[in-house]
Amino acid sequence: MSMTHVERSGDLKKKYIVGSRKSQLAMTQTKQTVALIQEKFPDIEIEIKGIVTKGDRLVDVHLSEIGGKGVFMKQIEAAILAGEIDFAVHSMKDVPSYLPPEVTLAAIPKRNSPWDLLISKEPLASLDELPLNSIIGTSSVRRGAQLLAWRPDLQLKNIRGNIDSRYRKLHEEDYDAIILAEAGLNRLGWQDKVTGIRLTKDLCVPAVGQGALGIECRSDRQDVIELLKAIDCPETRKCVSAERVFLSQMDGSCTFPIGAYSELIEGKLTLTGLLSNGDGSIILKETVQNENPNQLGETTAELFNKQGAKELIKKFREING
Ligand SMILES: NCc1[nH]cc(CCC(=O)O)c1CC(=O)O
Repeated sequence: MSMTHVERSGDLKKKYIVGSRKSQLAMTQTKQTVALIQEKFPDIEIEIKGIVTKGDRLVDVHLSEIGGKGVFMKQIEAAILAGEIDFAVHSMKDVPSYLPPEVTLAAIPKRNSPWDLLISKEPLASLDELPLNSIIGTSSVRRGAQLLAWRPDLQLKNIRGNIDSRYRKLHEEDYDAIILAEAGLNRLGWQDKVTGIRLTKDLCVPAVGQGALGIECRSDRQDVIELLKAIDCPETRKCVSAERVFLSQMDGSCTFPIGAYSELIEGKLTLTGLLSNGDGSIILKETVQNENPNQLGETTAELFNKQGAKELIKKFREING
């Protein structure tokens, strides 16, 4: 007897509950993930349960004041651990580099675009046309530092809220351009509604995990792990693992300007890491190859440490609190 997914699903339960934040992006990517699973397991029912997190309720408070980026995940993780939900879909870039052993990322599906887009109020044919002293909406120190390294004249202005409200603020408030992740726009199906100029890794190294999703479940739930394995993309997992090892070796958080992007170049696992200070006047950027994701992340981190990465991070924290 052949071991197909359909036959193995005999061991699986009939119904699973996936938890999701209620934002449009979270719901959309959860639904898209459910559809992927159901392509493989048509007989299983998956119910989506909405969860309101602290980070969603306090939209106008800076994230650092309510516990950093992890706030979106903690409550969802608690629901997984309590058995209230069976699994949850996260944007990998919002997943901390350390996860407790009680949970696991059972699937990392094929990555969407890893790049950031510069979306300007007035259409631009190229980045060079961005007027002098333009006001750029971004709360990301990673995006801000790399933009300033390229164009020190640009004025950075904080912007928060979901993709929808940030796009609205571009037109209603005093911004010349904003930066958004292309993956989020793609997932919402806004490719045609919102056009921007793609910032590739020469200009703006993306956040660790950007464009990838991670599906989290309890480490002791073999049935859920089995289900999710069907939508895992081993290549994306390798690349994202290398990026996350690099991040964890640097410090493990992303409260300073850090980016990493890993891809296969002519079959070779390659990682570009980036570290900067707040105004982009210091940029450490290295590209390393190694077939082992852990070693790749570690050797890249060692290279950065030899160049004073730890001191750079420490200094950034002193200045930025
Ligand atoms: N920081 C919020 C966030 N988390 C995930 C995405 C979408 C992109 C992705 O999944 O990597 C976004 C929006 C953005 O950065 O513009």
